[in-house]
Amino acid sequence: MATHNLRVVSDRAAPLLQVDGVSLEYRTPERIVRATHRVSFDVHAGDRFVLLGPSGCGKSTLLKAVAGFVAPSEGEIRLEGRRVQQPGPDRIVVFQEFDQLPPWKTVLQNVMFPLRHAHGLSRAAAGELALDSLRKVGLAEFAGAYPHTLSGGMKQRVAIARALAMRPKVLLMDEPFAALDALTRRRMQEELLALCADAALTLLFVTHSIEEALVVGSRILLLSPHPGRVRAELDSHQFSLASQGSAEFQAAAQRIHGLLFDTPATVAQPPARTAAAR
Ligand SMILES: Nc1ncnc2c1ncn2[C@@H]1O[C@H](COP(=O)(O)OP(=O)(O)OP(=O)(O)O)[C@@H](O)[C@H]1O
Repeated sequence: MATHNLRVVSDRAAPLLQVDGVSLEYRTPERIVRATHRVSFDVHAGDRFVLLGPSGCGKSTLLKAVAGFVAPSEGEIRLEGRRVQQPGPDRIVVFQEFDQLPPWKTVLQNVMFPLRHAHGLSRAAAGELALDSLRKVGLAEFAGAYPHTLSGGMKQRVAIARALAMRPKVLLMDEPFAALDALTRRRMQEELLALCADAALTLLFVTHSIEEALVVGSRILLLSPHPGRVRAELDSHQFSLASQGSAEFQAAAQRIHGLLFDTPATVAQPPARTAAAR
């Protein structure tokens, strides 16, 4: 039979997103600030990939580079094998700030806007898609409201709905729940996980909270303090909101804390880039 000749060379699909030896720098009039140093990781379709590290280790800058707002000084970022060189509707960012929605547009108009302008949809088609997206985040009945009448959590839901409606290949989130109170944050994490499962989203999520990384992420990349280098990559798909507080969850959080802040001698080497732990 012909199948005898088939040889498996890889048991995994090609990565959706590849960050390959990426160094990122800011040039100020006085000096060059190196934000990350030769960072590499692969994100596969369906991953909830978390960038975790202390303040200033370059997480946000990495996200901006994937979004196409910052060009690497070294290395390359590829989406489906093609080099990322500019922003595009295939990579939408949700930020932490509550003021990311133009205040003069209603909730519906906010979600419709990029559909009309980046995807070129008709008013009717954009309206339908926007409403569908608002339904997914439980805000359809606020379609006619203006952002200033919404709570922080509701504004973040609108920002997520706007991103979802664009059907990005990777949804980029920069500490999206950091400015919310603890209860709302927990609910938003829960909703995000449900959306990921429902819409088969691929997520690149930045946080400096170890607990949030374990809850949200299926994989976690640990970055060293400034400039960010890869410390380790962990498989964390077994944890969820339900496991928070369990002995296993606490042990994982402790281990991550050790990997992030211990002296380099105790730091585990990052696994091979083939992500053998999956
Ligand atoms: N526009 C800028 N100009 C110069 N330096 C910058 C600029 N933005 C960030 N940096 C520097 O780059 C480094 C990485 O910053 P970045 O915001 O990416 O870190 P971060 O890990 O996201 O931090 P945080 O968790 O505090 O948001 C820091 O040293 C920061 O001071």
